[in-house]
Amino acid sequence: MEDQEENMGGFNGVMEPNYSRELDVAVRAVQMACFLCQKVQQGLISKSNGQVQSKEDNSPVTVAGTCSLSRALATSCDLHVVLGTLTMSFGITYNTKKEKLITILISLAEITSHKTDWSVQATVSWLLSESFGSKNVSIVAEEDVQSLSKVKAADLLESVVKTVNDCLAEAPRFGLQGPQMALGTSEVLAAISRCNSNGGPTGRFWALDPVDGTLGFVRGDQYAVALALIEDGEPVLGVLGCPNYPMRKEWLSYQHRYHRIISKLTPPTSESWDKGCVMYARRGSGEAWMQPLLQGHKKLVWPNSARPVQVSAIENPALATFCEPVEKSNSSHSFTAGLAHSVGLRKQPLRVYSMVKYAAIARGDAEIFMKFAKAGYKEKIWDHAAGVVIIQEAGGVVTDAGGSPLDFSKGLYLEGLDRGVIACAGAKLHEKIIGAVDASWNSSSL
Ligand SMILES: Nc1ncnc2c1ncn2[C@@H]1O[C@H](COP(=O)(O)OS(=O)(=O)O)[C@@H](OP(=O)(O)O)[C@H]1O
Ligand SMILES: [Mg+2]
Ligand SMILES: [Mg+2]
Ligand SMILES: [Mg+2]
Repeated sequence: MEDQEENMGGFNGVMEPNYSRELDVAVRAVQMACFLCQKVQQGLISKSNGQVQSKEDNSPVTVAGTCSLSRALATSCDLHVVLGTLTMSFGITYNTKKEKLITILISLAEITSHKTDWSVQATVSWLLSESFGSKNVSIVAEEDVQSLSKVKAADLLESVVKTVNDCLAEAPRFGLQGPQMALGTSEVLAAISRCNSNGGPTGRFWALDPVDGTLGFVRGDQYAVALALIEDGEPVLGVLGCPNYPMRKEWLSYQHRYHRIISKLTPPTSESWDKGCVMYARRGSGEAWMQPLLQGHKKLVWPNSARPVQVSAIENPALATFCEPVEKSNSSHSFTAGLAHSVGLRKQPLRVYSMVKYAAIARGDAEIFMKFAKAGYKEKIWDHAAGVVIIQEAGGVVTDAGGSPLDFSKGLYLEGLDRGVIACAGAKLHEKIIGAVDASWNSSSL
């Protein structure tokens, strides 16, 4: 962040007074959420094998086991390495059926990501309620509280309460007030259950994706914390925390080999690897901003500095980079490959987990983002709201494949979305992609 301006980007009267307090609190809350996620993620990939975090009972799914497993997942796609880790950590033998191993893998990843999801939801919900009063805060968020409240989830709940309190204890470093006493289980559950709004066309609500890009998070790769304020069906504020966003854009494309490669390319200390940012924008301001992430290991300072971000000026498809989901089950890679060919895109697609794709467009690190989910899949508002505001204010265009704006007024889903989501740095590229979708849609299998 060498070229960073020493200003508050949108605060201190630079921006219209509208929503300035909401934006200020939202940015700090997302910074804290990123801090929380980083602590969990560091545990996942730490060399200490996370022994200190072991659960007290002897159930096979210990946090320590999850740590070593996730480390294996983060650093290797080789099934034998993952199997080896399972053997050591859980006493599972090589004879265990592949299907069973896969079930175990999925459930371990789910435990870790759910713990983080709930912890972030509780933390953000608590911070918003403290700042604006719980009666005034309505939140739509990805995770519900039911499964965490079950008797069987007592250990998980205990771990969530600890994670939330550890994070809230750091609130003063982010210029916010934490609780006077550590929150109890019921307060944490109450904070999570306040995230029970269903959205809709009128009034004000927040849309929160506590961890977007779940697989990226578990693998130590890209993920995002996304918070948007939606007023009368329109997103008015967008805040996107990207804890692993690399300052060298080439590193975005390394995907799950990320850690291995980063460790070869950079000096070994994490301080010297300048990564992570929080981007934010207010609708209609014509400005989008980026703050560096306040790293937990450094002496934190607030107010934090910010610099404006802008979309790329590239209009020539041959020079443009397009990004898309990593998982082909989330978006058709073959359809976008056809589109890329027909509009003359020459570079390899940049496959990145999570709303970091929106951040990459807003920062000018890529020019096009496309997502075409399978027929029948309904896109959720929290997967897009924050990113849309930020790209638009950074100078870009986001619509569905019919050229209409995404509609955030219909509840939890982007109802009526025409085929897919297309975000571009500029109108010319956008028109070309829309035209190419129309030309090839009928012959596609989507
Ligand atoms: N089947 C299917 N089709 C389309 N989209 C789906 C599907 N399943 C999930 N999701 C949603 O996609 C969110 C992650 O999207 P990404 O663009 O980051 O995809 S990827 O992880 O890079 O593959 C992901 O968000 P998180 O759950 O927050 O990770 C989901 O909301
Ligand atoms: Mg998501
Ligand atoms: Mg999520
Ligand atoms: Mg999810």
